[in-house]
Amino acid sequence: MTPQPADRTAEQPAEHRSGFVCIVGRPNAGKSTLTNALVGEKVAITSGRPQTTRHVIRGVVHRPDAQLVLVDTPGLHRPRTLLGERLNDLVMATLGEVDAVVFCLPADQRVGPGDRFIAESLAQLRRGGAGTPVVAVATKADLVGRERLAEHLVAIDQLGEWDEIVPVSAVDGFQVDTLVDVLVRHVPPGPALYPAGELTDEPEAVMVAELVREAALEGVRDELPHSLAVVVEEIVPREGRDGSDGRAPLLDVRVNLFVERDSQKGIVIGRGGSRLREVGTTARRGIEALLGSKVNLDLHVKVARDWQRDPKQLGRLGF
Ligand SMILES: Nc1nc2c(ncn2[C@@H]2O[C@H](COP(=O)(O)OP(=O)(O)OP(=O)(O)O)[C@@H](O)[C@H]2O)c(=O)[nH]1
Repeated sequence: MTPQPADRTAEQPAEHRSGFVCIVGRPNAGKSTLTNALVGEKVAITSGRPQTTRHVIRGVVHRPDAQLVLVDTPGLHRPRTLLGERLNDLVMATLGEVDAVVFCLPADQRVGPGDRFIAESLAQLRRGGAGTPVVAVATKADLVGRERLAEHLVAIDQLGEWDEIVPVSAVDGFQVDTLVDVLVRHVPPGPALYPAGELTDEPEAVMVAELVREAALEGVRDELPHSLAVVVEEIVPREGRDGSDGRAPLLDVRVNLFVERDSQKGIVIGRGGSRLREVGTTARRGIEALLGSKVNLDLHVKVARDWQRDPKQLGRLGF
């Protein structure tokens, strides 16, 4: 008797789906934390303060039946400075290219002008005929009671046209899988876009810059609200220290920190350079872990006056 192939229809996933998903929301809405919860591993550097995620960061959700490539945007906010306008251009450009949008609205805060601004941008996108599905997510659901959550969901419903509304907590995992299911339904059929195991395609330099920025802002965020830009000049192997002689390989990492005023330069550097040394030590540990190599970290603090308002400076700083 010829052996029959096993009937595998029951375990065969339905049509494979894949797509890019952009996560938007006002500063502090929980976008990075949600990205991490969806991906299941830490990919973006979160922070308790608004406007720290300046770069588009991707994580990949792998499932047997689907793959979602997450794009974590800079905080979409009402333009106050030229930097704000640039960021919003970037966000709008990103929105036009993705298969689905997740709009985060934190449950512990009422719907406000910032949310309305984003809702209006999404409505514009819809009117522009992009037809991109938008899933509104009530984030931080663990922070509020049922009644407040219900009230929040009603407010979200009244804010615009959403394909679905899902309450989620990235901290205790509530409905994170449900959100993945919903998103998978909204991306088109298609093959996996990234090989499994690849969690982020974030260029190393951007991660290095974020580590330095985080360390440099530690404890002085109030004095340096949005006035610190970090640019990685180079990451190069030290000559003669490539590991071939048995000694640990060494990388020279040169980083510039730009502030707007001399007084801010003083804050970053500290008395006799003490603070900058601490920043260097903290950041170096993170960078060594990230790059898997010993690192010589060279930090330079420079003043770029009013860089947030100057297009040329912005260009130089990579925005
Ligand atoms: N309790 C609770 N806290 C959360 C949750 N998600 C995020 N947070 C907290 O909210 C703060 C902001 O979260 P982020 O993920 O950094 O927010 P973001 O939208 O990426 O912020 P920006 O980078 O400023 O745009 C952090 O202190 C998080 O720990 C959640 O589901 N529950």
